[in-house]
Amino acid sequence: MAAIPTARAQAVALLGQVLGQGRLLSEAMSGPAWDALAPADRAAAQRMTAEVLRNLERCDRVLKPHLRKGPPLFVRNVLRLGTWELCTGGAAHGVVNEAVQTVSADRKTQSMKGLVNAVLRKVADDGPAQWAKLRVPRLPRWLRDPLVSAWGPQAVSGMEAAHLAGAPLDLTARGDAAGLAEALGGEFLPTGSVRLREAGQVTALPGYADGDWWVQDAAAALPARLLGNVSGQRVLDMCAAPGGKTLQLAAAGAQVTALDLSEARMGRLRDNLARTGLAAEVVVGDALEHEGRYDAILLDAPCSATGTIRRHPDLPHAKQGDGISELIGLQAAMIDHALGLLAPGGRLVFCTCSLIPDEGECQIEEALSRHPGLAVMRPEVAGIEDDWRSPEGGLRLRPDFWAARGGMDGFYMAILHQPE
Ligand SMILES: C[S@@+](CC[C@H](N)C(=O)[O-])C[C@H]1O[C@@H](n2cnc3c(N)ncnc32)[C@H](O)[C@@H]1O
Repeated sequence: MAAIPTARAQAVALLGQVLGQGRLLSEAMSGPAWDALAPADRAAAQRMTAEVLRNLERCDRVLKPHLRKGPPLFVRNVLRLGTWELCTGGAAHGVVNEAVQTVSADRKTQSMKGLVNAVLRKVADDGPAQWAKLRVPRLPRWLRDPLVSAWGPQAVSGMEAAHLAGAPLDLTARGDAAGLAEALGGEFLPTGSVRLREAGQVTALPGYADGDWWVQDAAAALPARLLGNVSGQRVLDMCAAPGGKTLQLAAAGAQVTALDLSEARMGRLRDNLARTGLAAEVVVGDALEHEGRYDAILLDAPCSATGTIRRHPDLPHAKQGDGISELIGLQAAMIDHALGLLAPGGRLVFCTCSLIPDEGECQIEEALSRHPGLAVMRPEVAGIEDDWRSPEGGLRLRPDFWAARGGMDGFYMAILHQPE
């Protein structure tokens, strides 16, 4: 029988999949070795992998003087994990021993156990003091360069600081948000979300089982609010899964049709509806082929997801910007199709969790030039700050905003109004 992997060994395997095979962490956390781990070990492996990726540049800087030539990726990842642990308070004896055991377990890397032992002992001596002085890790060039062009170097440094800090847990209340904030000891944010700094296990929080709230970043909670009063209206949530925005619309009294291409992700949407006791018509299908007439449409289009790096530090390392131009074409086609499904006078909120203007501001500018008469409505909901407003009339949210409060996801959103 194959040995059950430890959390550390599994973290090294996950790093290999993200950095070697370009897989997202969410995709890599599957398969027999993953399933064999106890839940606490899975949580530990996920946390270790995410923290190494968040601090990849720092790990490599600490390791560099101790490596004359680059070892194979597997060994390099063992060293990176060991370095992160040693530099953030891990006990040298346990960390070094387990790293040595991990390389010894594989015939191809057995011969490198001496190197791993020697390097990590040096890191244990001088790494922690260096670590504290290292700069905030930078985004990889494929993403940093376009973001610097769009937002300037200072803003991008602020985003990188936010990525390093990670994200608090934000909740959307099914009912009274201020009351929920008080009950959970959280902060009631100006835009209506509830923020918890030290949340622990989400499913153990009061009100989870009763569906009193759902997890949703404060920025992600804004697009549904931009649709205004939807009570009694026919609303299409065009790319709906796993359903955070569907729940908001249903809780606000809309007759929601939740549409998404992914059967698997729609399973999560159905679970979310069942947990919260909210109702929506659930349709699995292609948004570009969907037909109907709606008073309002929410189009949370598939995108690069570069606004979510605080919570997904694997993303800039797994992807190299591949596929973004196809996504930009799909977003434009979805806007055009959605406009054709709107009843006269209807409104469409377009949004993406992207930091790249081509997936945000530019989509709106181009939609306006393709559709004469189409207008952008000024978003007027609680908590919006003036510097979130962008010239074409949308809202640009960035991870470096609300820095003292704990940041927010990067998002773009705009309300398009179809003339009568
Ligand atoms: C940003 S996510 C949506 C998140 C969701 N609105 C929420 O708040 O939970 C984008 C979604 O678009 C879906 N999608 C991608 N291509 C699609 C298509 N052609 N038609 C419908 N849905 C599509 C993906 O399956 C994914 O669930």
